Amino acid sequence: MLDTLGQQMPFVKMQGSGNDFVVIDNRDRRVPVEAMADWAKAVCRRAFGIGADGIFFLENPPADRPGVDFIWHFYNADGSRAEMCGNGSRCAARLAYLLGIAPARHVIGTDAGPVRAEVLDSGRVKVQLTPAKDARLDIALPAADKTLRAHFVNTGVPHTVIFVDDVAKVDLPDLGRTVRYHETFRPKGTNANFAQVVDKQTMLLRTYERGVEAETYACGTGASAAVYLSHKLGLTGPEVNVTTSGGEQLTISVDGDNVFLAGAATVTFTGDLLLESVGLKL
Ligand SMILES: N[C@@H](CCC[C@H](N)C(=O)O)C(=O)O
Repeated sequence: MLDTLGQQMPFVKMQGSGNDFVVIDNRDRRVPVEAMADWAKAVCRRAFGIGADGIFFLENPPADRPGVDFIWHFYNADGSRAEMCGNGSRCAARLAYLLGIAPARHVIGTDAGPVRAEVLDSGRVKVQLTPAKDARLDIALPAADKTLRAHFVNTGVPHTVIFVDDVAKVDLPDLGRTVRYHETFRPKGTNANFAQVVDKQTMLLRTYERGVEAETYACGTGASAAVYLSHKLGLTGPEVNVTTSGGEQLTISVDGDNVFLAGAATVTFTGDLLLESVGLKL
């Protein structure tokens, strides 16, 4: 019956700690790179498309990118391309393993650089992010009626972290947006993270994500940035369990500028996208 509904594209829906993604196996290059931003906007739009925080396309590595098992093209829900996504990379690793594209230990080619992944028996996936860079501590951020004490690091994508006494009390739509668009971080902008250190091994985190333009249930590179910076500030030890706003747990460990992120990566459903229904065609 659905054959009458025109062109279709198989997809996989996944989530890593509640950060949700549509995955397209694009090894046949059916979707050209130039069309991917439009695909992201149409497919990720909740209620009208499949709905997701982001979409990524898995492809075989080109000859000029040796040493990686596959590459991806990652896009946020608003159609912006992102250099990296921690939870997305864990989902990509799990799916690549399930599809036989890569062995349990492999390397993903991201725009930020190669990311090492290990798919664990439990269905959890551990990734080593690209080395933390551009760290800046104690940035004074003038906001409406106060000055925020912020810290910054790039863990594949840019992250600002503000430590607070109670994350539940943060007005994230307002404060997250203020930080995300603060002139200090122009032109690329930043993701905005609010972290509550519970003890040396435990943290609560909420993230306002660039490209989703809202709070997401989790952000892997954000959790990694928060732990990297809290460790640098002496607030936590080198390994921390981070509870994200969706209630899931990510485990982050830091060794110098090397940051490791581990957590569950789950296939939630598979399906066929009816391209015409979301305004797309091949
Ligand atoms: N949710 C991701 C980060 C995705 C990219 C980010 N929105 C950006 O554009 O910087 C993660 O888990 O790291």
